[in-house]
Amino acid sequence: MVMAVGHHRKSSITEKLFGGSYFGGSSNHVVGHRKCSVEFEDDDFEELDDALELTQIGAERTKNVLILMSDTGGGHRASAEAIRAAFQLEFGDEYRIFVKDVWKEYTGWPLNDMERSYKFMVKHVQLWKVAFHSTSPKWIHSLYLAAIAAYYAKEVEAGLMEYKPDIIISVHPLMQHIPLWVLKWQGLQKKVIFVTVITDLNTCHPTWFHPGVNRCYCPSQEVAKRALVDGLEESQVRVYGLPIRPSFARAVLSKDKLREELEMDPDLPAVLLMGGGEGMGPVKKTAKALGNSLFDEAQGKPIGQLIIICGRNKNLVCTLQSEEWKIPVKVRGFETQMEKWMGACDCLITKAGPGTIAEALIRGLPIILNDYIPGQEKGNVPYVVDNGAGIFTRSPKETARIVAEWFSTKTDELKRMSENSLKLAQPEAVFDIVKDIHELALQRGPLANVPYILTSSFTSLI
Ligand SMILES: CCCCCCCC/C=C\CCCCCCCC(=O)OC[C@H](CO)OC(=O)CCCCCCCCCCCCCCC
Ligand SMILES: O=c1ccn([C@@H]2O[C@H](COP(=O)(O)OP(=O)(O)O[C@H]3O[C@H](CO)[C@H](O)[C@H](O)[C@H]3O)[C@@H](O)[C@H]2O)c(=O)[nH]1
Repeated sequence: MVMAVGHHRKSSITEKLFGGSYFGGSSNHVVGHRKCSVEFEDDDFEELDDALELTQIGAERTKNVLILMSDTGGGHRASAEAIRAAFQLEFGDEYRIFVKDVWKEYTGWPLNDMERSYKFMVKHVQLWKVAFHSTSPKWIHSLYLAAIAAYYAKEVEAGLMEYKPDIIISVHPLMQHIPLWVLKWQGLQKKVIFVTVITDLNTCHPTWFHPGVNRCYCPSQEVAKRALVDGLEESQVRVYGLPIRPSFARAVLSKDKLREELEMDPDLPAVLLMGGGEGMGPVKKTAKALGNSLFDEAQGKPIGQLIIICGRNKNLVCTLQSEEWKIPVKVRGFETQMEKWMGACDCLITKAGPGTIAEALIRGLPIILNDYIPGQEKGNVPYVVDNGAGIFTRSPKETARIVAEWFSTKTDELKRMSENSLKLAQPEAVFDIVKDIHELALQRGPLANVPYILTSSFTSLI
């Protein structure tokens, strides 16, 4: 029988939600000295126990999935949202999905400020290069992360456990170590499924690879090889591709209809110019060069149109909107329906962001890579170029010349590259990933329910 455990003192949020016994008997299993500040009265706790008891009576409980991400760029959120959407499409109400930046919501500096730190560091690209490579050795990043874990243990624990996760999915390189330590300290490592979904295509940071995970989903064979070298077992590694929003894979889109909907020119070939979620890279210079190269001076008319998506870079939107253009140009901020813009265009110019690349491949767009962030994006360049899906050049003039040729004298090259893009595309990756996670959850079977029964009835089971 499930019994509520009585309490005669105020409890921390995690004790309230899960009970001290469940978390290993007492808080001395938690490394760290900071106390969670949220407190409840004992009556609240007993009500929660009753609710948990009722939830557990039915054999099939909706399982909670917590996806850990951070808005360092747009790629991690895009993958998290893709996984959420695929779970909903495949399994409906069987899973309740939470996409959270637990660091931001529950901890303090530096974890709660990663977006700003990342933006600053990638702007000062040498700084990022040093930070990326100097933290690559295992002993260095483990030391940093252990120190942070010790300091913020209680807060991270509260953040994770508020969602009562049966499954935790990390889509961020800095979200393996600390959550796994917290689960270990709480004796939950065998009860909560923990998987990593890597969102970098090639030269990813070693913090992605943690041997304590149930699965490590690698987007490419190159990343899988790195995972094995860094100590993961073959049984932990799966290679399905990078998770992309199901709207890219599932929707059947006609280019003509999309152009009408997006108020684009129906006939002129179109180039899409962007720079990740933050609108990074040489977007402004490239736009200006395209404004010239896509205008045929001899005939006095444009040979192409330009779509510029600036993401969250508001300054870039303002600057480009105030320009005078000789060709049809649309300047947009952060767009939520990227599949439509990509579906309406004929080629893409971007920095080497993995999400943008994988999306463009699904749409069969040839890609001109005009920049990359040192470290995690370096390997994306050969991934595209060596597979014949695009070209790398940092020069805006060269970029503009290539696009003008693709739209006039070299249409066959554009077509060939488009076919190569489609060959590399992995639109089913996100579905394969959620199905595999579902299999893992089925293998756990009733075990998945144990934590929450134990929560309120630990004493009755021993
Ligand atoms: C790896 C251990 C990280 C622990 C950081 C604690 C140190 C605190 C100091 C600085 C502020 C924190 C800056 C956080 C940046 C967020 C990075 C991120 O999320 O990127 C996402 C990106 C991708 O979107 O992450 C990666 O691809 C790999 C993450 C690499 C981690 C780099 C860590 C930088 C901090 C190092 C500072 C020390 C420099 C030593 C120089 C000798
Ligand atoms: O207006 C916009 C602009 C971009 N996006 C989306 O934002 C994502 C951008 O992701 P990228 O991976 O291309 O690049 P980011 O720089 O934004 O992403 C960050 O996360 C990545 C991993 O997921 C890489 O590590 C990368 O280096 C890092 O900067 C794509 O899905 C793209 O479609 C939008 O939805 N709307």
